[in-house]
Amino acid sequence: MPGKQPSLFAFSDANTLAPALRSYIIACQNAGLNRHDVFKVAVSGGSLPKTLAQALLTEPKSDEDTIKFDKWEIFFADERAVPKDHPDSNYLLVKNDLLDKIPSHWGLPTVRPVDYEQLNDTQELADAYERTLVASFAKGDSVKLPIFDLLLLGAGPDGHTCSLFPGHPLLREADAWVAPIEDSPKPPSKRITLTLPVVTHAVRIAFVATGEGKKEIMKEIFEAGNGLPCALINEAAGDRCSWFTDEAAVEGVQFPRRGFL
Ligand SMILES: O=C(O)[C@H](O)[C@@H](O)[C@H](O)[C@H](O)COP(=O)(O)O
Repeated sequence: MPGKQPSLFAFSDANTLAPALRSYIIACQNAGLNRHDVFKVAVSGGSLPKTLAQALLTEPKSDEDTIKFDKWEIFFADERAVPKDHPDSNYLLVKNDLLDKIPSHWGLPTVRPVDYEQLNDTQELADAYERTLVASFAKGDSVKLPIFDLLLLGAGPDGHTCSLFPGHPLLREADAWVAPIEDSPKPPSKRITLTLPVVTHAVRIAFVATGEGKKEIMKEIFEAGNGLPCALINEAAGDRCSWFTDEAAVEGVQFPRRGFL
């Protein structure tokens, strides 16, 4: 892998991973607040929202340990073309696992879901979400790509992330910020996703991948690459990319682990 390498952190279990992920997120939050007084973060679905809840919903131990949710602007790295109260909706997942559990006296985040009026046309659903990003990031002559302060992503057992799947033509999308996909190999088939250039342009990208089921694909991502979406992000983002894993997910993976400070 050329250039600076991603950081691969391996924890014994979720109970040690969660506090480390929390301090990483707080560092990204504080950097974002210093830059522009808001923390712009996008999250994906899968098992991630549960891990986030474990990391973020504990009482702060000090001022430095505080999550300033009222300064957070939360976007969706991908979403399925289903109503917001459908069990497949990433919004519903994040809402149930995390958003609804934030004590209101902590301050509440601004949440940017997709436009659920556009579910019949995935191109329009993607375009409408791109307009939501444009309104927040001010796309124009000087802003060619949005710069998220942090992307919090999962990694699928085939090496996909967001709704960017291995070998899919969508990986070559160069202009759109948000794109539709109608043939997702992981159901449901109709979705929208941030595009690869948007993902790799973020200030920081954190993957969370745990459990033995991820072992084979972690080997492939870190040892061979093979053009897998997760590997393409590692290659493009280098040391802006961090992986929060457990021992079970990286057993036998030939890649240097970093100690988490
Ligand atoms: O909408 C989706 O399907 C997710 O955003 C997807 O990209 C997910 O993050 C990965 O499939 C990992 O999922 P797990 O964490 O459940 O393995």
